[in-house]
Amino acid sequence: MTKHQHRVNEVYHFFDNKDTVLGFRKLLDCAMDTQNMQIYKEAIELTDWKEKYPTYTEELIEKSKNLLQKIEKIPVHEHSLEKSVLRARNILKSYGSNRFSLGPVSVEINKGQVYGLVGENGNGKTTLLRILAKEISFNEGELNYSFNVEPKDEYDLRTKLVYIPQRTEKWYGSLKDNLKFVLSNYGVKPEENETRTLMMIARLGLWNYKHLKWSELSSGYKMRFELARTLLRQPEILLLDEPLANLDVLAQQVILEDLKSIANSVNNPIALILSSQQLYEVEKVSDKVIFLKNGQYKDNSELQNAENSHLIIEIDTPESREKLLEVFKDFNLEKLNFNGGVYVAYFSSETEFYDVISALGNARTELVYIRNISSSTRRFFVN
Ligand SMILES: Nc1ncnc2c1ncn2[C@@H]1O[C@H](COP(=O)(O)OP(=O)(O)OP(=O)(O)O)[C@@H](O)[C@H]1O
Repeated sequence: MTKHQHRVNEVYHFFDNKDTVLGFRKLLDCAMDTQNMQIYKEAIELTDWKEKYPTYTEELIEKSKNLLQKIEKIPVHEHSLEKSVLRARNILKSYGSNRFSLGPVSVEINKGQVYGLVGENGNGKTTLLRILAKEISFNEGELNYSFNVEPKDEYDLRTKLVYIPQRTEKWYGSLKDNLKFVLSNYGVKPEENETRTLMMIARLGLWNYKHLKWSELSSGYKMRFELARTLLRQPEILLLDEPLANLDVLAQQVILEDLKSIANSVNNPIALILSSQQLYEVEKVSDKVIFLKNGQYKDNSELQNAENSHLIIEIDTPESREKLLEVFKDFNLEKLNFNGGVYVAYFSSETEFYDVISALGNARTELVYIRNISSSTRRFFVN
Protein backbone atom coordinates (compact mmCIF):
# COMPACT_ATOMS: atom_id res chain seq x y z
CA MET A 1 0.00 0.00 0.00
CA THR A 2 1.31 3.47 -0.85
CA LYS A 3 1.69 6.08 1.85
CA HIS A 4 -1.00 8.16 0.14
CA GLN A 5 -3.45 5.25 0.26
CA HIS A 6 -2.52 4.67 3.86
CA ARG A 7 -3.28 8.30 4.78
CA VAL A 8 -6.55 8.15 2.83
CA ASN A 9 -7.61 4.96 4.65
CA GLU A 10 -6.89 6.62 7.96
CA VAL A 11 -9.28 9.44 7.04
CA TYR A 12 -12.03 6.94 6.08
CA HIS A 13 -11.52 5.38 9.48
CA PHE A 14 -12.02 8.72 11.23
CA PHE A 15 -15.23 9.42 9.29
CA ASP A 16 -16.54 5.87 9.82
CA ASN A 17 -16.23 6.58 13.54
CA LYS A 18 -17.92 9.99 13.14
CA ASP A 19 -14.71 11.62 14.38
CA THR A 20 -14.99 14.61 12.10
CA VAL A 21 -12.79 17.14 13.87
CA LEU A 22 -9.38 15.57 13.33
CA GLY A 23 -10.74 13.59 10.38
CA PHE A 24 -11.51 16.73 8.42
CA ARG A 25 -8.06 18.19 9.00
CA LYS A 26 -6.49 14.95 7.82
CA LEU A 27 -8.76 15.02 4.77
CA LEU A 28 -7.31 18.42 3.91
CA ASP A 29 -3.79 16.99 4.29
CA CYS A 30 -4.60 14.28 1.76
CA ALA A 31 -6.13 16.91 -0.54
CA MET A 32 -2.96 19.01 -0.30
CA ASP A 33 -0.81 16.02 -1.13
CA THR A 34 -2.51 15.75 -4.54
CA GLN A 35 -1.28 19.25 -5.56
CA ASN A 36 -4.33 19.16 -7.84
CA MET A 37 -6.08 22.53 -8.15
CA GLN A 38 -9.50 20.96 -8.85
CA ILE A 39 -9.27 18.94 -5.65
CA TYR A 40 -8.11 22.05 -3.80
CA LYS A 41 -11.19 23.95 -5.03
CA GLU A 42 -13.54 21.21 -3.89
CA ALA A 43 -11.82 21.02 -0.50
CA ILE A 44 -12.15 24.81 -0.14
CA GLU A 45 -15.85 24.67 -1.05
CA LEU A 46 -16.41 21.91 1.48
CA THR A 47 -14.61 23.90 4.19
CA ASP A 48 -16.84 26.88 3.47
CA TRP A 49 -19.95 24.67 3.63
CA LYS A 50 -18.75 23.07 6.89
CA GLU A 51 -18.25 26.46 8.53
CA LYS A 52 -21.74 27.57 7.41
CA TYR A 53 -23.44 24.42 8.68
CA PRO A 54 -21.33 23.27 11.63
CA THR A 55 -24.00 20.92 13.01
CA TYR A 56 -24.71 18.89 9.84
CA THR A 57 -22.43 16.01 10.77
CA GLU A 58 -24.01 13.28 8.63
CA GLU A 59 -23.89 15.43 5.50
CA LEU A 60 -20.33 16.44 6.25
CA ILE A 61 -19.29 12.80 6.50
CA GLU A 62 -20.96 11.97 3.19
CA LYS A 63 -19.50 14.96 1.37
CA SER A 64 -16.05 14.28 2.84
CA LYS A 65 -16.10 10.64 1.76
CA ASN A 66 -17.13 11.70 -1.76
CA LEU A 67 -14.14 14.01 -1.92
CA LEU A 68 -11.91 11.30 -0.49
CA GLN A 69 -12.93 8.95 -3.30
CA LYS A 70 -11.68 11.50 -5.81
CA ILE A 71 -8.50 12.13 -3.83
CA GLU A 72 -7.54 8.47 -3.64
CA LYS A 73 -7.65 8.13 -7.43
CA ILE A 74 -4.98 10.77 -7.91
CA PRO A 75 -1.45 9.37 -7.94
CA VAL A 76 0.79 11.16 -5.48
CA HIS A 77 4.53 11.31 -5.90
CA GLU A 78 6.14 9.89 -2.78
CA HIS A 79 9.17 11.76 -1.57
CA SER A 80 12.06 9.62 -0.37
CA LEU A 81 12.72 9.98 3.37
CA GLU A 82 15.92 8.01 3.57
CA LYS A 83 18.51 10.75 3.42
CA SER A 84 19.03 13.19 6.28
CA VAL A 85 18.41 16.79 5.32
CA LEU A 86 20.32 18.38 8.21
CA ARG A 87 23.47 17.09 9.87
CA ALA A 88 25.18 18.88 12.74
CA ARG A 89 28.34 17.42 14.23
CA ASN A 90 29.93 18.50 17.50
CA ILE A 91 28.65 22.04 17.34
CA LEU A 92 30.12 24.32 20.01
CA LYS A 93 29.09 27.89 20.66
CA SER A 94 29.94 30.34 23.37
CA TYR A 95 28.75 33.88 23.77
CA GLY A 96 31.25 36.73 24.11
CA SER A 97 32.93 36.50 27.47
CA ASN A 98 32.10 32.77 27.72
CA ARG A 99 29.22 33.39 30.05
CA PHE A 100 27.20 30.66 28.33
CA SER A 101 28.39 27.81 26.19
CA LEU A 102 26.43 25.31 24.19
CA GLY A 103 27.51 21.88 23.08
CA PRO A 104 28.92 19.69 21.81
CA VAL A 105 25.68 19.05 19.92
CA SER A 106 25.28 16.46 17.16
CA VAL A 107 21.90 16.16 15.46
CA GLU A 108 20.74 14.52 12.28
CA ILE A 109 17.18 14.71 10.98
CA ASN A 110 15.31 13.40 7.94
CA LYS A 111 12.30 14.89 6.26
CA GLY A 112 9.04 13.70 7.79
CA GLN A 113 10.59 13.59 11.26
CA VAL A 114 9.65 15.78 14.20
CA TYR A 115 12.14 16.53 16.98
CA GLY A 116 11.20 18.23 20.23
CA LEU A 117 13.73 20.49 21.94
CA VAL A 118 13.12 20.91 25.65
CA GLY A 119 14.87 22.41 28.66
CA GLU A 120 14.40 25.06 31.29
CA ASN A 121 14.60 28.76 30.45
CA GLY A 122 18.02 29.99 29.40
CA ASN A 123 19.48 26.56 28.63
CA GLY A 124 20.26 27.23 24.98
CA LYS A 125 17.21 26.15 22.97
CA THR A 126 16.90 29.38 21.01
CA THR A 127 20.65 29.47 20.48
CA LEU A 128 20.66 25.96 19.03
CA LEU A 129 17.67 26.60 16.75
CA ARG A 130 19.26 29.80 15.43
CA ILE A 131 22.55 28.00 14.76
CA LEU A 132 20.73 25.25 12.85
CA ALA A 133 18.85 27.96 10.93
CA LYS A 134 22.17 29.64 9.97
CA GLU A 135 21.02 32.78 11.73
CA ILE A 136 24.01 32.91 14.06
CA SER A 137 27.54 31.58 13.82
CA PHE A 138 29.14 28.83 15.90
CA ASN A 139 32.71 28.35 17.10
CA GLU A 140 33.43 24.74 16.26
CA GLY A 141 31.86 21.79 14.50
CA GLU A 142 30.21 21.06 11.19
CA LEU A 143 26.78 21.86 9.84
CA ASN A 144 25.56 20.42 6.53
CA TYR A 145 22.30 20.37 4.65
CA SER A 146 21.17 18.33 1.70
CA PHE A 147 18.25 20.02 0.04
CA ASN A 148 16.45 18.65 -3.04
CA VAL A 149 18.23 21.24 -5.11
CA GLU A 150 21.20 23.28 -3.88
CA PRO A 151 19.90 26.80 -2.96
CA LYS A 152 20.86 29.39 -5.58
CA ASP A 153 21.26 32.28 -3.16
CA GLU A 154 20.47 33.48 0.37
CA TYR A 155 16.80 34.15 -0.52
CA ASP A 156 16.41 30.63 -1.86
CA LEU A 157 18.09 29.21 1.25
CA ARG A 158 15.66 31.16 3.45
CA THR A 159 12.78 29.53 1.57
CA LYS A 160 14.05 26.04 2.29
CA LEU A 161 15.42 26.58 5.76
CA VAL A 162 12.96 28.52 7.88
CA TYR A 163 13.20 29.65 11.47
CA ILE A 164 10.12 31.12 13.13
CA PRO A 165 11.00 33.04 16.30
CA GLN A 166 8.86 33.19 19.39
CA ARG A 167 7.79 36.74 18.76
CA THR A 168 6.95 37.53 15.19
CA GLU A 169 6.68 40.88 13.51
CA LYS A 170 3.53 42.89 13.02
CA TRP A 171 2.03 42.97 9.53
CA TYR A 172 -0.54 45.20 7.81
CA GLY A 173 -3.69 44.43 5.84
CA SER A 174 -5.76 41.25 5.99
CA LEU A 175 -4.50 37.79 6.77
CA LYS A 176 -5.53 36.51 3.36
CA ASP A 177 -3.91 39.38 1.44
CA ASN A 178 -0.66 38.80 3.30
CA LEU A 179 -0.66 35.14 2.36
CA LYS A 180 -1.43 35.91 -1.29
CA PHE A 181 1.47 38.32 -1.31
CA VAL A 182 3.84 35.45 -0.43
CA LEU A 183 2.86 33.46 -3.50
CA SER A 184 2.82 36.46 -5.82
CA ASN A 185 6.47 37.00 -4.86
CA TYR A 186 7.12 33.54 -6.26
CA GLY A 187 5.34 34.41 -9.50
CA VAL A 188 2.31 32.20 -8.91
CA LYS A 189 -0.54 33.20 -11.29
CA PRO A 190 -3.58 34.97 -9.71
CA GLU A 191 -6.10 32.11 -9.96
CA GLU A 192 -3.72 29.48 -8.63
CA ASN A 193 -2.58 31.93 -5.97
CA GLU A 194 -6.17 32.37 -4.72
CA THR A 195 -6.72 28.59 -4.65
CA ARG A 196 -3.45 27.72 -2.90
CA THR A 197 -3.92 30.52 -0.36
CA LEU A 198 -7.49 29.51 0.50
CA MET A 199 -6.43 25.89 0.77
CA MET A 200 -3.71 26.79 3.28
CA ILE A 201 -6.17 29.00 5.20
CA ALA A 202 -8.59 26.07 5.36
CA ARG A 203 -5.91 23.61 6.44
CA LEU A 204 -4.61 25.77 9.26
CA GLY A 205 -8.07 26.41 10.69
CA LEU A 206 -8.00 30.08 9.72
CA TRP A 207 -11.15 30.07 7.57
CA ASN A 208 -13.20 32.37 9.79
CA TYR A 209 -10.26 34.68 10.37
CA LYS A 210 -9.10 35.26 6.82
CA HIS A 211 -10.31 38.85 6.62
CA LEU A 212 -8.92 39.88 9.99
CA LYS A 213 -5.92 42.10 10.62
CA TRP A 214 -2.89 41.41 12.82
CA SER A 215 -4.31 43.35 15.78
CA GLU A 216 -7.56 41.37 15.61
CA LEU A 217 -5.92 37.95 15.99
CA SER A 218 -5.04 36.18 19.23
CA SER A 219 -1.43 35.03 19.66
CA GLY A 220 -2.39 31.44 18.80
CA TYR A 221 -3.84 32.52 15.48
CA LYS A 222 -0.86 34.76 14.81
CA MET A 223 1.30 31.63 15.12
CA ARG A 224 -1.03 29.77 12.74
CA PHE A 225 -0.74 32.63 10.29
CA GLU A 226 3.08 32.49 10.47
CA LEU A 227 2.92 28.78 9.79
CA ALA A 228 0.60 29.27 6.83
CA ARG A 229 2.92 31.93 5.43
CA THR A 230 5.92 29.64 5.81
CA LEU A 231 4.26 26.50 4.47
CA LEU A 232 3.15 28.26 1.29
CA ARG A 233 6.87 28.56 0.48
CA GLN A 234 7.25 24.78 0.84
CA PRO A 235 10.23 24.69 3.21
CA GLU A 236 12.35 21.56 3.65
CA ILE A 237 13.48 22.32 7.21
CA LEU A 238 11.32 24.16 9.69
CA LEU A 239 12.63 25.33 13.07
CA LEU A 240 10.00 26.64 15.45
CA ASP A 241 10.82 28.48 18.65
CA GLU A 242 8.13 27.89 21.28
CA PRO A 243 5.14 27.55 18.93
CA LEU A 244 3.01 26.47 21.89
CA ALA A 245 3.69 29.54 24.03
CA ASN A 246 0.44 31.37 24.89
CA LEU A 247 -1.76 28.50 23.72
CA ASP A 248 -4.24 26.72 25.93
CA VAL A 249 -3.76 22.97 26.40
CA LEU A 250 -6.30 21.93 23.79
CA ALA A 251 -4.92 24.37 21.22
CA GLN A 252 -1.42 22.99 21.94
CA GLN A 253 -2.51 19.46 21.13
CA VAL A 254 -4.30 20.59 17.97
CA ILE A 255 -1.34 22.52 16.60
CA LEU A 256 1.09 19.70 17.43
CA GLU A 257 -1.09 17.17 15.66
CA ASP A 258 -1.34 19.54 12.69
CA LEU A 259 2.42 20.05 12.62
CA LYS A 260 3.09 16.32 12.74
CA SER A 261 0.66 15.67 9.92
CA ILE A 262 2.05 18.50 7.79
CA ALA A 263 5.64 17.35 8.37
CA ASN A 264 4.55 13.89 7.23
CA SER A 265 3.17 15.09 3.90
CA VAL A 266 3.64 12.44 1.20
CA ASN A 267 5.07 14.57 -1.56
CA ASN A 268 6.41 17.49 0.41
CA PRO A 269 7.65 16.22 3.80
CA ILE A 270 9.39 18.60 6.16
CA ALA A 271 12.04 18.07 8.84
CA LEU A 272 10.66 19.84 11.89
CA ILE A 273 12.40 20.83 15.11
CA LEU A 274 10.39 22.69 17.72
CA SER A 275 11.32 23.98 21.11
CA SER A 276 8.84 23.96 23.93
CA GLN A 277 8.28 23.93 27.67
CA GLN A 278 5.36 21.51 27.19
CA LEU A 279 7.31 18.30 27.56
CA TYR A 280 4.53 15.72 27.62
CA GLU A 281 2.63 17.24 24.72
CA VAL A 282 5.79 17.45 22.63
CA GLU A 283 6.86 13.90 23.51
CA LYS A 284 3.65 12.53 22.04
CA VAL A 285 4.42 13.75 18.54
CA SER A 286 8.23 13.70 18.50
CA ASP A 287 10.45 11.06 16.94
CA LYS A 288 13.24 12.28 19.21
CA VAL A 289 13.30 14.58 22.23
CA ILE A 290 16.43 16.64 22.80
CA PHE A 291 17.05 17.97 26.28
CA LEU A 292 19.40 20.87 26.98
CA LYS A 293 20.70 21.66 30.43
CA ASN A 294 23.25 24.47 30.80
CA GLY A 295 23.99 24.03 27.12
CA GLN A 296 24.71 20.29 27.49
CA TYR A 297 22.97 17.91 25.09
CA LYS A 298 21.04 14.75 26.01
CA ASP A 299 18.35 12.93 24.10
CA ASN A 300 15.79 10.30 24.93
CA SER A 301 17.60 7.50 23.05
CA GLU A 302 19.77 6.95 26.14
CA LEU A 303 16.63 6.26 28.22
CA GLN A 304 16.29 2.94 26.44
CA ASN A 305 19.65 1.71 27.82
CA ALA A 306 19.65 -1.18 30.29
CA GLU A 307 21.17 0.84 33.12
CA ASN A 308 18.30 3.28 32.80
CA SER A 309 15.59 0.67 33.15
CA HIS A 310 14.29 1.78 36.56
CA LEU A 311 10.61 2.35 37.02
CA ILE A 312 10.21 6.04 37.79
CA ILE A 313 6.84 7.43 38.74
CA GLU A 314 5.69 10.98 39.25
CA ILE A 315 2.93 11.28 41.85
CA ASP A 316 0.93 14.35 42.73
CA THR A 317 -0.81 13.70 46.04
CA PRO A 318 -1.69 15.63 49.19
CA GLU A 319 -0.60 12.57 51.24
CA SER A 320 2.53 12.62 53.43
CA ARG A 321 5.85 11.03 52.55
CA GLU A 322 5.34 8.60 55.48
CA LYS A 323 2.05 7.38 54.05
CA LEU A 324 3.66 6.75 50.62
CA LEU A 325 6.62 4.94 52.21
CA GLU A 326 4.14 2.71 54.03
CA VAL A 327 2.28 1.89 50.79
CA PHE A 328 5.54 1.09 49.02
CA LYS A 329 7.12 -0.95 51.84
CA ASP A 330 6.83 -4.25 49.96
CA PHE A 331 8.32 -2.82 46.77
CA ASN A 332 11.91 -2.34 45.92
CA LEU A 333 11.80 1.44 46.37
CA GLU A 334 15.21 3.03 45.83
CA LYS A 335 14.29 6.62 46.67
CA LEU A 336 11.33 8.92 47.04
CA ASN A 337 12.06 12.56 46.27
CA PHE A 338 9.74 15.45 46.90
CA ASN A 339 10.20 18.15 44.27
CA GLY A 340 7.89 20.68 45.89
CA GLY A 341 4.53 19.81 44.43
CA VAL A 342 5.08 16.27 43.25
CA TYR A 343 6.84 13.14 44.48
CA VAL A 344 9.17 11.19 42.26
CA ALA A 345 9.49 7.51 43.22
CA TYR A 346 12.38 5.38 41.87
CA PHE A 347 11.80 1.62 41.87
CA SER A 348 14.03 -1.22 40.74
CA SER A 349 13.51 -2.45 37.17
CA GLU A 350 11.43 -5.52 38.09
CA THR A 351 8.66 -3.38 39.64
CA GLU A 352 5.55 -3.06 37.47
CA PHE A 353 3.65 0.21 37.15
CA TYR A 354 0.23 -1.46 37.47
CA ASP A 355 1.26 -3.11 40.77
CA VAL A 356 2.22 0.29 42.18
CA ILE A 357 -1.13 1.73 41.08
CA SER A 358 -2.97 -1.19 42.69
CA ALA A 359 -1.10 -0.71 45.97
CA LEU A 360 -1.94 3.00 45.99
CA GLY A 361 -5.59 2.20 45.25
CA ASN A 362 -5.82 -0.49 47.92
CA ALA A 363 -4.42 1.92 50.50
CA ARG A 364 -7.07 4.46 49.42
CA THR A 365 -4.40 7.01 48.61
CA GLU A 366 -5.72 10.35 47.42
CA LEU A 367 -4.20 10.96 43.99
CA VAL A 368 -4.32 14.08 41.88
CA TYR A 369 -2.14 12.67 39.14
CA ILE A 370 0.22 9.78 38.49
CA ARG A 371 2.50 9.18 35.53
CA ASN A 372 5.10 6.63 34.54
CA ILE A 373 8.06 8.77 33.43
CA SER A 374 10.58 5.91 33.02
CA SER A 375 11.02 6.59 29.32
CA SER A 376 10.18 10.29 29.37
CA THR A 377 12.72 13.10 29.11
CA ARG A 378 10.97 14.37 32.24
CA ARG A 379 13.53 12.22 34.08
CA PHE A 380 16.25 14.65 33.10
CA PHE A 381 14.30 17.52 34.66
CA VAL A 382 13.60 15.81 37.98
CA ASN A 383 17.05 14.28 38.51
N1 LIG B 1 23.36 37.38 21.96
C1 LIG B 1 23.71 36.90 23.15
N2 LIG B 1 24.83 37.33 23.75
C2 LIG B 1 25.20 36.83 24.95
N3 LIG B 1 24.52 35.87 25.62
C3 LIG B 1 23.40 35.41 25.07
C4 LIG B 1 22.93 35.89 23.80
N4 LIG B 1 21.77 35.22 23.50
C5 LIG B 1 21.55 34.37 24.53
N5 LIG B 1 22.52 34.47 25.46
C6 LIG B 1 22.62 33.67 26.71
O1 LIG B 1 22.69 32.30 26.34
C7 LIG B 1 21.94 31.50 27.25
C8 LIG B 1 20.95 30.64 26.48
O2 LIG B 1 19.93 31.43 25.89
P1 LIG B 1 18.81 30.86 24.94
O3 LIG B 1 17.93 32.03 24.57
O4 LIG B 1 19.43 30.09 23.85
O5 LIG B 1 18.03 29.86 25.91
P2 LIG B 1 16.58 29.22 25.80
O6 LIG B 1 16.73 27.83 26.29
O7 LIG B 1 16.02 29.43 24.46
O8 LIG B 1 15.77 30.06 26.86
P3 LIG B 1 14.22 30.48 26.90
O9 LIG B 1 13.46 29.21 27.12
O10 LIG B 1 14.17 31.41 28.07
O11 LIG B 1 13.91 31.15 25.60
C9 LIG B 1 21.30 32.46 28.25
O12 LIG B 1 22.10 32.46 29.39
C10 LIG B 1 21.36 33.80 27.56
O13 LIG B 1 21.47 34.83 28.49
